[in-house]
Amino acid sequence: MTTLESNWEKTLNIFGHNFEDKVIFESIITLLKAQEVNSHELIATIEAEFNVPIVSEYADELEKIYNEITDSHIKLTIMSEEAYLKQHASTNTPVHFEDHLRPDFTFTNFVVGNSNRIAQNASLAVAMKPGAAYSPLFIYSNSGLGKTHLLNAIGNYIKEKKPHLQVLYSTSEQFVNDYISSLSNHTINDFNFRYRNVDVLLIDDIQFIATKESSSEMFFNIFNALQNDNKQIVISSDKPPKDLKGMENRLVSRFTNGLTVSIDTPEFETAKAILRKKIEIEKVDYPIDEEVLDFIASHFNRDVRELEGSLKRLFFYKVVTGQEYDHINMECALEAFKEDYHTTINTAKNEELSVDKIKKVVAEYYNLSVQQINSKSRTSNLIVARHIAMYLVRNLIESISYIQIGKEFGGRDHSTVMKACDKVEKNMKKDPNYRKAVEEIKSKLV
Ligand SMILES: Nc1ncnc2c1ncn2[C@@H]1O[C@H](COP(=O)(O)OP(=O)(O)OP(=O)(O)O)[C@@H](O)[C@H]1O
Repeated sequence: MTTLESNWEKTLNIFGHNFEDKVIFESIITLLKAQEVNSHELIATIEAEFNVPIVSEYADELEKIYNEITDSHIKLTIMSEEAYLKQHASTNTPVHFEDHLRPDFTFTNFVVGNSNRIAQNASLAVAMKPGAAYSPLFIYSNSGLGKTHLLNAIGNYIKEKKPHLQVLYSTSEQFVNDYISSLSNHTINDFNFRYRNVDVLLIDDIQFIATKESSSEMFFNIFNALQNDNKQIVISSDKPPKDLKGMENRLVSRFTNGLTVSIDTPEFETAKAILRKKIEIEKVDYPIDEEVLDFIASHFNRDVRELEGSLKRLFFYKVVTGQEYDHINMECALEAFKEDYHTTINTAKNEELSVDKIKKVVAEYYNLSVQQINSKSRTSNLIVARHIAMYLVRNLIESISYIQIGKEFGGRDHSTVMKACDKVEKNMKKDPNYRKAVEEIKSKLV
């Protein structure tokens, strides 16, 4: 406890001892907090503006007690916390505190494709004109698809273009921890000051705060204060606002008031472009075959974190095998991913819905044999059936790769499988009879 806090506590104790109305004392006067003191003034604050006139009636008495304890001649000023924070903000600018941004998560390092274009465009719009039109910007997606990267990119961009603006990045978990420790350390005003005096607040993984009642109340107040001052808020989450279980309705409705965008799993071309970008960032100085990038982009594409992890694994494998490979080819990649690759093969075989079953059902539907589906024959009816079978395998068997499907269909190349799947999707869009046939076959399988 500081000297000011202890003198103030003594002041309140003495005052309370002589004060008859215990209700007023305990429910209002004890809420007064001494904020700061200098040679001529002591500032005490109380939470709500409407309490100020009530406690001000006792200001003279409190001032007298404080001066007696400290042997001083100081004037006591009472104001609301809100007014104090505002005054503090205007007399203490510029205030600089850690922004917690990751400098490597920039727009330049973020690869844009169909899966994330809208989220990237919205983020850039916010970064160019913070606080203007889209606050809050709410970005949601599954894990590892670039939310944290975009939040940081917004912050880094604003810091570069408008260095006078105060940016703060925080996970909601950090927010809750900061709040709890500010309560136990009696530094709630510092906490408030820090979060309420930013121009751009970037809150990652908001879902964590949903069930934390008092933190969520505090977040609500900060959110409102920033919105009222036209400050920019960007929030990320693993689900859209309406699906945030446990989150108060009033917060959900505020989240939906701004702009909500989502990020999807990267499609093949974006996944490959991300791999190229990561290779460029890592400054890899040996060639990597195109086929290898195709392999990773089609096999480890659940999210970008998985893509990155696979690439790291490949680099590591190249390092440990020393001179054995002067560049990374498919042979090297298959060795590096041997374990995952076999796991996928086994998973596919163990599934109740197996590749063989899909082939059999498709073959029966078209009155063909499984051997014909696997064969090299390019008769048009066989090609149609083969493509549909490949498409269904890819869509119905979780985590099977294009490479693996190619192997299962008579040792075909993964790019043939990709083209086949693409063709089926396009045909389904433009030909209702074709779509009906695919759906009928599918209904026999699931
Ligand atoms: N489009 C992209 N271009 C380049 N890198 C990307 C892209 N999307 C994601 N990444 C990278 O993938 C990794 C994971 O991304 P990030 O941490 O932003 O995901 P997230 O959606 O916030 O995940 P979580 O929900 O688990 O927090 C990071 O290293 C990030 O740089």
